[in-house]
Amino acid sequence: MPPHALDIPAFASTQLSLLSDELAAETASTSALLSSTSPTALSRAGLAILNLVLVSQRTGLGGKTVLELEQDHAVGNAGEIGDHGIRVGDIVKVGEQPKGSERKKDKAAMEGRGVEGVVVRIGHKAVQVALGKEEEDSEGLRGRLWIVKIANDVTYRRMNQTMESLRKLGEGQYTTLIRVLFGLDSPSPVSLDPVEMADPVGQLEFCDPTLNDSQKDAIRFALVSKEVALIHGPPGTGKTYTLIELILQLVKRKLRILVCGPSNISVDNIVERLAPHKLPIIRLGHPARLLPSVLNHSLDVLTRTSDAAEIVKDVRKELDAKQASIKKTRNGRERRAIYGDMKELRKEYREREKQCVTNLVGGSKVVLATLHGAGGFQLRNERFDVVIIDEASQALEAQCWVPLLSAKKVILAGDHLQLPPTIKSMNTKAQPGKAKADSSPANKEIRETTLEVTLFDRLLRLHGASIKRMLTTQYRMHEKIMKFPSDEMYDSKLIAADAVKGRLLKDLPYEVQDNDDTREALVFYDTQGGSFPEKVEDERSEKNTKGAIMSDSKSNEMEAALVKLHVMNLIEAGVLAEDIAVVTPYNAQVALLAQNLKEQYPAIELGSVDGFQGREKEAIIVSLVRSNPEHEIGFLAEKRRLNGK
Ligand SMILES: Nc1ncnc2c1ncn2[C@@H]1O[C@H](COP(=O)(O)OP(=O)(O)OP(=O)(O)O)[C@@H](O)[C@H]1O
Repeated sequence: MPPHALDIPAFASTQLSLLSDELAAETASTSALLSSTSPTALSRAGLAILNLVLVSQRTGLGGKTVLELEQDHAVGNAGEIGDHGIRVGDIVKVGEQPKGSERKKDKAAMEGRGVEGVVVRIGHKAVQVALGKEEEDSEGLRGRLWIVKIANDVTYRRMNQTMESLRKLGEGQYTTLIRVLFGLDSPSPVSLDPVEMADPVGQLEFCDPTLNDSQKDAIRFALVSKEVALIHGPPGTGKTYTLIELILQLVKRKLRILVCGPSNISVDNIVERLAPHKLPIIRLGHPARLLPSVLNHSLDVLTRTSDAAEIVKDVRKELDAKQASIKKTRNGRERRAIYGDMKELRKEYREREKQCVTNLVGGSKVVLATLHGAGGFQLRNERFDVVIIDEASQALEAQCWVPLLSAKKVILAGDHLQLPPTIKSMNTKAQPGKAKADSSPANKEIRETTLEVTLFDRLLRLHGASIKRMLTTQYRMHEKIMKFPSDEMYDSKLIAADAVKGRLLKDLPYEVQDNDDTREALVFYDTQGGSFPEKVEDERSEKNTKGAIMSDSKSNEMEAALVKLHVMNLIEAGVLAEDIAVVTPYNAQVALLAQNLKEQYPAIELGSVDGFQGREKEAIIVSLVRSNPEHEIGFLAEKRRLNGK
């Protein structure tokens, strides 16, 4: 084996162990909360909606049963649901609401009761939940109900299955791509010779004439690479923009492509930009989780509306009729009979739907899904020439493998110099289950890996910069703002596009005064010294945990006051509140800023640095919080945290 080759079974075992720690950390917090907290407290924490009644149900997209729940009028809130933190797309359990007195006794029983589903619509008075495939109907949901948000372990199940499959592969079953991605083979050498570029479609002609040179270069490179290509896109350099052209070029070459990203929004972003090009594309995924603008391309929607959907129409009608007839009968035996019929009909529906899905997916040149969505039944027998993963440096490596086990070529787009995916567990080093006891550098690397090491990082380390191309022109920041990330992270290689390099707040397309705050691209407030002390909420938490929890513990009141002052100056000068964002690494500071600003300026966006990565605003105020005689800066020492806006 080449010296840097990784032992694949050991790698997969390590991932499995890291993932199980991570899932445990994630569920521990939610389930501890669920079992120890009363429904009222859960509702107050925004995790549950109480006092609901079932008012109707229908067959929704994909043959799923959709329950409509309303506030029980007997409770006396004038039918209003009230405040809560449940959003469309959340996974919830719908069940009978435990009564205060029997709560403890009921807890265990409740775990098994109720049905799971996804919130598809939520308003002031009603909430709709689409049940999962296994949860076929609402039989048993009577009386006063509640919905409660539950942890979503589906993504973990997929990652575990994938890593299990990888672990069990015999060496003879490794594809060329697998061999390259683990260093058993080197990537095939790439030549950008124009003659070689004269591929099936002839000389490379770009569909978009505005692409810049680094973007064109990255596209050429990704086209000719045989197994793997990395597109490194620093903030605002048009990573997605480049991927769109790349997809068009691949389609021109009659290749079939699977495009994935770690989150629904990352995938929808591409669907939205690809849609105007009128290619046959399909977006997999629960419609409740997709942006409204991409629904036309959703597989679930097309199984209702396209020509291919004719074969399921009759069955759906029959299902709806049965569902309506349940309401009319009070007789238990008749109801049971109807439920029995519906079960049969659903089976028939699913079989026909499967056929319809196969036709639709099979006819698509470009299929788009989240990484874990790519592991669904719809793609079980589908083969693609190229898999593209956007925001690859935000994805766990195990997640990337879901579409890669049977792939031939992968193109990863990302930026390993921005924050990696957020990890909750503390697993810096895993216990590799069956790792061989050899001490080669590669296997040492496996033993010392964490979930923060992404496939993008690992491949760069394994094969070096020759497998990557970097986009260098950014379209987001004034030159002066760009200078810090460029010098610190990107070897001073970033260039500001003409359109942004001198752009100032005073030049916004609406009336803004020209003053000290609006004609400077970058303003610093020095908060060193005794007057701006940071406040530590809980000293211990910093020592025991990292990331998000530690970040709960710091705030700085004087600095928050300064932020407010600057916001007021900007607004007085004419900058609109919705064009301003205030970000800070510490959650305690987010809370403090919210107290100071939210009421007066509701349109200002406040958030954590980690949550804002990749977003844009005209004016960004960063509140760094740390100020202490020891000059400690805690997790701000992570350079990637200061990069990316
Ligand atoms: N060649 C180009 N000419 C003009 N504008 C461009 C070009 N490339 C990208 N842009 C613009 O730059 C902005 C950023 O592009 P895009 O969203 O694709 O970047 P990104 O690298 O994916 O961003 P992020 O940093 O959020 O990952 C967009 O407004 C896009 O229209």
